[in-house]
Amino acid sequence: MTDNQGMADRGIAMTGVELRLGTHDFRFDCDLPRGKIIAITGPSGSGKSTFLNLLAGFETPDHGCIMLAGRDATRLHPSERPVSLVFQDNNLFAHLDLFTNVGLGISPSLKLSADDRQRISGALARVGLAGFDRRKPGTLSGGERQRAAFARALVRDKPILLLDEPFAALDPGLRSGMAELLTALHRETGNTVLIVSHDPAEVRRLADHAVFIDDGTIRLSAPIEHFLKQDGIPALTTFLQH
Ligand SMILES: Nc1ncnc2c1ncn2[C@@H]1O[C@H](COP(=O)(O)OP(=O)(O)OP(=O)(O)O)[C@@H](O)[C@H]1O
Repeated sequence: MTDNQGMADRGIAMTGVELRLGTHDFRFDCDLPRGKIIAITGPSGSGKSTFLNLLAGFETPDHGCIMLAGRDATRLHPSERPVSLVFQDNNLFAHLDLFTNVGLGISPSLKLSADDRQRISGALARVGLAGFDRRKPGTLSGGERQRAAFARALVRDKPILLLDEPFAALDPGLRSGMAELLTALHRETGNTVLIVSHDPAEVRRLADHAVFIDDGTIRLSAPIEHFLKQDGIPALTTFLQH
């Protein structure tokens, strides 16, 4: 196999990626497996959101290269990247109903074909929100809003799903329900899922592979069995114990 074929096969790779934000320096190198659920962990302020922002294109590296689904994405605009996003505050537009909010995942100008409209209704049904098409986000519970954000990510149908603490604002019962929904959707789509999580139990339950970021760089990236057993990184041991 040539190097190029190797790269094409990979989910996400960063090579010599460097970024300075204010007085903070970040340096990332990684090669993450395709089609897996990958947990991004690390202390507060270590660089987890920055790592996701680089993948999403909200930050551009000063140096280095980012490959996404076999394609050089280093300088691509966020809208051109093969990713969909679910963030903690779920970013729904309060004045638009759910059907329209989800439709924005397909087309920012809302030029929707009959097939698109079916996909939107299908995605709402898939996350348990059938019949919610005309509801505004303000009339929904936190869990329902987060499911609507999932539906919007689903209709985008991209090979990489980025989630930045998507369940942080939910109570424990809802959190585990959403984690089950995420694994069910992952099984159906086979996409690569990156999820930032502060919760070791969630990491154990969900992840196939895990990354530990500390002080702006990746200290460990390993399959979950190996990740959970390591004992050479005190900050990771502390994280896994709480
Ligand atoms: N635009 C910016 N300008 C200056 N500093 C920044 C900027 N963005 C992030 N930082 C700093 O970089 C560090 C890493 O931030 P980041 O949000 O990536 O951490 P995190 O691991 O996601 O933290 P948390 O778990 O608390 O959400 C923080 O100290 C943050 O204040």
